[in-house]
Amino acid sequence: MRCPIDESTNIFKPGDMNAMFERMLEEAGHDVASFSKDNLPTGGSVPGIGELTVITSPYHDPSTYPRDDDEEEEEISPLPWVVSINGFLSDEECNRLIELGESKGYRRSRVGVTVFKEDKTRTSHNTFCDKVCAKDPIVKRVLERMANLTGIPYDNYEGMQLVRYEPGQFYEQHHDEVGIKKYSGPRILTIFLYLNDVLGGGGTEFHYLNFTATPKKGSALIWPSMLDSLEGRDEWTWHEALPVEKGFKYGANAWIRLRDFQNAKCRQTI
Ligand SMILES: O=C(O)CCC(=O)C(=O)O
Ligand SMILES: [Fe+2]
Repeated sequence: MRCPIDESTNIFKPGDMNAMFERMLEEAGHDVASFSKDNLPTGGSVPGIGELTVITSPYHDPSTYPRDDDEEEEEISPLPWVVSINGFLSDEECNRLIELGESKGYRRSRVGVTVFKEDKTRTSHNTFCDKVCAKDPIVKRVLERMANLTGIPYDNYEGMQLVRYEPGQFYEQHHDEVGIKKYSGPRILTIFLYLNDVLGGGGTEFHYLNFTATPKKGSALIWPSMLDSLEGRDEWTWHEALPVEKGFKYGANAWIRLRDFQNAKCRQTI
């Protein structure tokens, strides 16, 4: 089914991305008005959410981060907010998501925009947390916590993608916003959940941010896929899942769209 885009239902207007992260820092006890390049936001504990650590923010100096040589100075956007949250999930919640993934059955991941195919750039396995899975009482707690964290209701989330990597499996550098016009709009944010401790490898590397997240059971990483202006995707947040070296890695992708996804009767636009 094809439907017209209704931009009046956008969950974010320009500036709301930044405001959302600043609110998180406020909840961690910071005075956002005091942030500057000399007083960078660091993080802190938010009741009911976890222990926040700010990896990068618009207050950080982009000139010290790696980028491609051919970029003009004026094209450089501010650094994105990237925040890791320790203790975002309980062990019970992690275990339940893994169990639901196993019971649905992980299958070789596919890559694509409109047509999805197995691809040598992504060797992981995945399945999806569908509408039944999302009603599981333990999963509901996780979805509610993500909605509390972001202020964005579950309506705007794709069904969580549950992922599993065996030793040697990876997902090469990619961007989560694939850039075709869709009824639900672009992916504006990703929350990646780490569901187990990995015995070796399996970090999430952000090449341009000089940062690799180490998987830790119950932790989450949140990053934007779109600029605060919403005028384009955030080119800082290319990332890759490094190969797992030892043991399995379990995780979950929560991709958040600019407009309703869960109740959308159509995926394509006119
Ligand atoms: O497994 C990870 O660490 C990240 C996975 C990822 O980026 C994705 O599935 O889009
Ligand atoms: Fe990704």
